[in-house]
Amino acid sequence: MSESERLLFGGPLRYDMGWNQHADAFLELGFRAMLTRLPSLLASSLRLARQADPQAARTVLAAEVGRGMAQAVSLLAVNSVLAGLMADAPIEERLRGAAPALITVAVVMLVAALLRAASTYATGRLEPKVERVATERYLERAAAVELSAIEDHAFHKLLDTAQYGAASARRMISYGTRVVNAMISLIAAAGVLTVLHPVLLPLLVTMTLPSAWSALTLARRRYESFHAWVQHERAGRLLASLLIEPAAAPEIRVHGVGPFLLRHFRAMSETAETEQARLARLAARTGLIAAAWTGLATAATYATLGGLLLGGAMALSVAGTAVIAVRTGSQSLGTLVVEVNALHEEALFVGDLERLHVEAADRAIPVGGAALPEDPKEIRFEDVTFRYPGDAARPALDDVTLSLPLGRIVALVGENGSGKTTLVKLLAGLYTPDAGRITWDGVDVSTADRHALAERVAMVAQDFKRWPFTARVNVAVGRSSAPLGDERVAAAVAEAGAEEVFADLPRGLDTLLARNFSGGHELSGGQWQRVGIARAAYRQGSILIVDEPTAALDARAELEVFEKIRALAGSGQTVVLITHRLASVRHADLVHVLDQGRLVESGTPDELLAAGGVYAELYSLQAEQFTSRPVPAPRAG
Ligand SMILES: Nc1ncnc2c1ncn2[C@@H]1O[C@H](COP(=O)(O)OP(=O)(O)OP(=O)(O)O)[C@@H](O)[C@H]1O
Repeated sequence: MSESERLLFGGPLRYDMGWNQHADAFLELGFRAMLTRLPSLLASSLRLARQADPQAARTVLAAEVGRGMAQAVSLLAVNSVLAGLMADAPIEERLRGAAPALITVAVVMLVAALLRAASTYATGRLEPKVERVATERYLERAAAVELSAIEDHAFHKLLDTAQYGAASARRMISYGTRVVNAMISLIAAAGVLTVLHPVLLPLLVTMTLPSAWSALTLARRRYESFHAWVQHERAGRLLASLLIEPAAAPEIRVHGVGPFLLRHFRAMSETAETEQARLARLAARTGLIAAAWTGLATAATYATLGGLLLGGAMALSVAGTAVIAVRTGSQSLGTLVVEVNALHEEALFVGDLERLHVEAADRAIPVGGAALPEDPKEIRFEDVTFRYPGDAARPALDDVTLSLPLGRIVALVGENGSGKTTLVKLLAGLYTPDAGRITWDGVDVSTADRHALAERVAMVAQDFKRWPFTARVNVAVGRSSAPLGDERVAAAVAEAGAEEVFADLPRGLDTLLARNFSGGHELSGGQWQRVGIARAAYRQGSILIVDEPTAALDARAELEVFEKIRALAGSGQTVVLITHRLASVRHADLVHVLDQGRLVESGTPDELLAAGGVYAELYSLQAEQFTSRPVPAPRAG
């Protein structure tokens, strides 16, 4: 652990926030790598551009090639102008001789200006489209991966870094454009120089190499630093957002968490600043070395030209053109190096995005598969074991075999951490078993069409999403693929017994359920729970999974919700219910009791009470709370 990280994660601040540091394998970058990757970099810019807007891509390419060629023609025309002006003839004749070349220079400049305008317009059109296409692909892939990938910190880090790829893809377009332009004008200048005198070309290269080296070195350091610090950045952003998040606001104020978070935020920012300062120091040193090298090379170039002139090996007009060509050439080479390097740097980020695409494809929820039985009678867990990634001491589900008869109410009971939620997540297809299998009337779910499976399931998870949308959308999002139907919303609200919740809202179903937006409204925990149940009812899945549906409900509401749930089962829906309120389990057709990931009891509530096992023990513990003190009679009136 570095000094800065010790400071951050467990040093003088004394609190370990539990965010891991990580070491990344640095990419091997260098001149050679950059040059060999150039064609593929250009190809990938072109590919991105063509995907976004093929016509604009063609315009940019044609305009840039045209501009490069215009520079070559104008250089040759300048040479003719100089030769004409320095010819051994009367001045009028010399001017007349130079006139056609001068006109050529003017025409070429005009054409170049028009091409530049066309390229600027097309690039401007292209860039936002490229970013949008790349962002859409990123989001699409991210939304299609398995839940286990989203919960995997390594995949999450890739998601984090890859999000910069879309903006980089956008920037790659303009860098790519400038690279093409600089390459063509460099070829023109180099060609002219070689014709003038062979020694001029190596001198041109020597002059430009230092800036190439410096730009490349800086880019590599920036990229390496970014990768080493991305987790740190993320933690910093998280701290900043926690400080202003409404859900954290009460604790920040009552428990005084604000200064604590701020201290950590400051420590994080300071270590990030130290890194910035380190990069700046290195950049200054590299810049100085490069400038000294360039100065020496420039002096050598002009000394050589002077020597050639003095020795009579070169005419004055040729030397004049050579000076212009050397300047144009070194400018183009300088631009080329800087732009290739920038292109390369952006490509590394686009590379992260491409890595994400590959990884996301590997971890995507499979598409297609065997059909599930139309009207199954039973879902079975057979010797199912499931362990969350990490170093948990025991599996969350350990060799579980049980049956879920459909069209009934099945309750899952057990102490905290016994594996109930994990079991329903496997049932909903969110995870797949590490060992054993889950079958629907004998059809193994691992081979089944996962999309079709999800279509049948409606779920009210413990931490179901409180979408920052209107009340109506919060219900209808239960089946967002179907057109939003007001009647269906009303029916779902009635099924969940949530009419009062919605009637009390200032704008009814049109009320925005997000307090931190203007016109937004916040519901209480219990009211939200009704919304969650209405959402599941709206979904009309044949299997309804409810995980602690009444945890936030008052006694009257709880009774009502269980009534509604029973009614759903009465209409043929299967209800899988997780609850700690054992009185409510009395109406279940079947109860499975889990303990430390293992199935320990199964049966009807009466059978389990009679058996005197874990269920009976938990039941009597709860019952005792009500019977240990006599209940006072309600006051008359
Ligand atoms: N996403 C996760 N990643 C890693 N471990 C998890 C995850 N979710 C649950 N666990 C672990 O798996 C075990 C079973 O958890 P699960 O949520 O299934 O229990 P539960 O019976 O639903 O508990 P509760 O009654 O508290 O809701 C616990 O030890 C828990 O720490």
